[in-house]
Amino acid sequence: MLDIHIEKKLASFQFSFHQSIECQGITAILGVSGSGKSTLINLINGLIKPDTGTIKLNNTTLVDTNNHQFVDAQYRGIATVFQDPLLFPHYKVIKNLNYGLRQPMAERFDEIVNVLNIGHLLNRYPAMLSGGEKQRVAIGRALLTNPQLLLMDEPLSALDMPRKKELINYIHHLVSEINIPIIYVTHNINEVKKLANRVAIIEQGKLYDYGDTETILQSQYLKEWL
Ligand SMILES: Nc1ncnc2c1ncn2[C@@H]1O[C@H](COP(=O)(O)OP(=O)(O)OP(=O)(O)O)[C@@H](O)[C@H]1O
Repeated sequence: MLDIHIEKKLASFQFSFHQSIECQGITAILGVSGSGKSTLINLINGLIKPDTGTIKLNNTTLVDTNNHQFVDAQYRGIATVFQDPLLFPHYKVIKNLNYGLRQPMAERFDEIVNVLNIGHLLNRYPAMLSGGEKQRVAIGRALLTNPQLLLMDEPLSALDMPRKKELINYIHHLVSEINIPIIYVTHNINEVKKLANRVAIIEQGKLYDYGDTETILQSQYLKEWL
């Protein structure tokens, strides 16, 4: 379970999120541009600090402002994949995958490389990869840190339609074969329909609704989007 109870003053509104999210399958964070989706992701992964509140992952406290507790991003057991795959251009894929790993993950390496189908790319430089391939390498690198939770912040935005479809299939494989819980930020209802088990809707920095995908898709709020 990821238990989030946080408040943070942003430029245009108070960000306020109070919800326990199941760490299983894919949870979509859905909202219009500027609603606070990336803020939530960056509060969870430790890139930004809340003004007040607590965040607990599987009963481990990551943030507790009352007790001045703040676990740094690299110690949270949480990996993030961003919209633009951040790869080192001067390193081959294999070095990008292994960069900064505290211990070699030989047995998981093969599994992750196979699920993402990036074995044939290991000796290429990022400039020799398509956008979808780069994003698969970025996901591989995130998984090789052996996270308890994977955050994806609009990972398909920079891809064309065929590549989006392809990557959606790979994300499905991750959940079924690697069994990693994913929190997936998007403003695209089709991605929610195809991927998510449950959905949190954010509006103006507040949790508007949370529930299983089928129920949320029937809500009046989303009917007005369609
Ligand atoms: N560190 C910060 N301090 C103050 N305000 C911020 C900070 N980060 C973001 N904001 C503001 O908070 C609001 C929410 O931004 P955020 O990036 O979380 O939205 P978003 O839903 O991810 O948007 P998009 O879909 O366009 O990426 C925006 O108005 C933004 O300008």
